[in-house]
Amino acid sequence: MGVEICVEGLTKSFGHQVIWQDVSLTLPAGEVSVMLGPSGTGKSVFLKTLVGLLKPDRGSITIQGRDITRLRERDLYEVRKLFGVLFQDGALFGSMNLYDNIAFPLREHTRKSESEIRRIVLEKMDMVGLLGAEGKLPGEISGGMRKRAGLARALVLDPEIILFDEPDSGLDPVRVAYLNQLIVDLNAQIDATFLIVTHDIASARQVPDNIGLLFRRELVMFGPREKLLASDEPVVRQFLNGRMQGPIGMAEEKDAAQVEQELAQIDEDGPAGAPAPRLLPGPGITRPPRWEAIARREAELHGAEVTSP
Ligand SMILES: Nc1ncnc2c1ncn2[C@@H]1O[C@H](COP(=O)(O)OP(=O)(O)OP(=O)(O)O)[C@@H](O)[C@H]1O
Repeated sequence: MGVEICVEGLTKSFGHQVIWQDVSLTLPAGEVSVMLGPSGTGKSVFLKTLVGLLKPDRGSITIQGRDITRLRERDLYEVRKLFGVLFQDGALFGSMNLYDNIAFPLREHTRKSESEIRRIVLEKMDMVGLLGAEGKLPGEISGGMRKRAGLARALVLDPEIILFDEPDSGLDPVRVAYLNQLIVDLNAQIDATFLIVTHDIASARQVPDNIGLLFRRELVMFGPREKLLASDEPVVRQFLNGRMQGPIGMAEEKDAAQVEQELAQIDEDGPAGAPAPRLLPGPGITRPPRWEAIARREAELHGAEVTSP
């Protein structure tokens, strides 16, 4: 069913450089959350801190009743088994074929037989649409296939939480659309808790239950997708509308007078329209109750028909 992650008062710095401070949020069990933010605001650092690869200066991360920031390395190793992580480039071993790459965590962390490993690897490869590519090397396949192979590898230990670090980076819009559908389908199938770091605003508008935004070393907002999409908060509006006008500049921070002028311009443009429709699990995917409820809400919001899976 996925597990909840409760983050409270989290602060991380490297030397004198504060990356973000006092971050508090709850990733609800089984839901999809997206973390947005301009480049360099520490989104990847946040993911690495959640999985225990980086230690925060202050604050707590509670998973299944335990604050993982205080665990010893041995106990942390156990907690890490709850996580599957999809790194930006898929992080595959270049010299291993896809089958061996995907089998790797099972061979490292379990005592399963090779026949059991085979069953699991082929099942996950099927889930991400890679059956038949077992013998390929990472260098022989496209970026989109490498992401899907990384995803299959993140799935083999049946994680309760999956962290995606910019799953869409380097992909063309069609592949991004396929990957988004895959993420939504997977969430309906395995019901794990998902956190996705992305720059892709279209994905952020369609895929998650919840959206968070990191900016100027703070978590500006975290909450339900619809709430963020309808927000008047200038940073949130600028980011979700992908505009140049607003507090976020090329060098991340702008002159206050310029911001005022640009915000007045945005207000003249009027409020944003109805939120983008939520991406639903594709045909053939059995929708658990959570997704049935989302489909009904979406149908009411957008006047669409509720189609049975
Ligand atoms: N191990 C480290 N030691 C020192 N500084 C680090 C370390 N890891 C990250 N940083 C710094 O932390 C800041 C945030 O980096 P991070 O990669 O998390 O940003 P990001 O929001 O994911 O950026 P992007 O969207 O461009 O990928 C950067 O200034 C980076 O240089």
